[in-house]
Amino acid sequence: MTFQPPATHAAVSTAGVELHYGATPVLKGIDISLSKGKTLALLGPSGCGKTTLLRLVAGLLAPTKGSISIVGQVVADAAANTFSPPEKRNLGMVFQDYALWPHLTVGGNVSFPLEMRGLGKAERQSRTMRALERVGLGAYADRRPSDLSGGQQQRVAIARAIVAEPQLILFDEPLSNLDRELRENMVGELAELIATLGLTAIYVTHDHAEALTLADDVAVMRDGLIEQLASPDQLIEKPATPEVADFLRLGGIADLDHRDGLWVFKGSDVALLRSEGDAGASARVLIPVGSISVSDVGPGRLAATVLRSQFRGDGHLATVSLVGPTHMELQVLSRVKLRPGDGVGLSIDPDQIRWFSPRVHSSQKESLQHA
Ligand SMILES: Nc1ncnc2c1ncn2[C@@H]1O[C@H](COP(=O)(O)OP(=O)(O)OP(=O)(O)O)[C@@H](O)[C@H]1O
Repeated sequence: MTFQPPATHAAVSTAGVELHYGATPVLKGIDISLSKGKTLALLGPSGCGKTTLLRLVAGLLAPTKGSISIVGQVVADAAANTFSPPEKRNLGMVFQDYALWPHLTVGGNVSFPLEMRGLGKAERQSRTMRALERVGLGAYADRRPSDLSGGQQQRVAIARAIVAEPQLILFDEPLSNLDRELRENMVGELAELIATLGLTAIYVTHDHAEALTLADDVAVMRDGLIEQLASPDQLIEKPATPEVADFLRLGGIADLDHRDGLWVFKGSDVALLRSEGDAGASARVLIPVGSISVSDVGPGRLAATVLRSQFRGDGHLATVSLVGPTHMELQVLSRVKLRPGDGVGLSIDPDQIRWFSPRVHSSQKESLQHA
């Protein structure tokens, strides 16, 4: 007899989920599947529907269409009129504003979900201390939340979310109230905590760096739809659309026309590449930051003017405007400091340019510098 592995279920899945407010569709058909022990980030600009999707998974909203399952159990199905409330979904939640009760001690806040479940005092105390120790706050149980820093308060909120060992944790922009330095430290800390505790998590953010750091998979959302769902590496390597590339700030997006054996920036005579056989075509491309090298103005290089520049830790990240094409800005990394108004020459590696449409084989193209 051959061994049959037990059927495995996604930790969370949604099928054709739509949410309408009156006649206005906010989510327009969402399909996600998240495996146990993985973190999914919902990333996108304000108003794209990230929080709405999280609230649907939490059971704070019911879908207008479609269904949601958690560990194989259908928790909402619009067609079958099925709906489990949040307390039946075995979830932990961490919000932007921490949502700690000021009148309770840190320990009282963390043990609250256990009280709701009717656990005895001794069990509550030992679980609360274990959760606080896991987030590095074992010594703070008797303090008030107001005595703690923002980062510590957020760790209390995380301890409260994990204390009942839920099957899924939902994070809604948990770091956005912290100042930049603390946020950057907390991202790494949170990623480590999620990995060490083996949590399954959905993490809402509008910060691409946070999503790419924390998540195993990232759903880039736009206007109520998932534009691309992929691992951070895949997103960076192969953004599906110009909008995804732009949102992840992977480089400059350019519209090109093919004329006389050259790909030129639309509306200009400035050529990016030589390429035969695409007569009359037009294309939209991503010019990644890493594909551009900066030097002095010179033959075979694109002329550009520096608009602004900022030190980034490993060099100066400058925004430059190409001379010729209107409104074509690119970001470049320079070892030397560039000043606004400086003229620079850019060389672009043609093999690193990503073509959204039409797909042009890279061997057909040649950098002008080498022409
Ligand atoms: N109760 C409501 N009634 C009507 N429209 C709503 C309601 N709640 C949210 N919306 C609309 O739904 C859309 C998605 O909102 P949602 O909060 O999910 O976006 P988001 O991507 O999380 O944005 P943000 O990052 O700003 O929180 C927005 O256009 C919002 O105005």
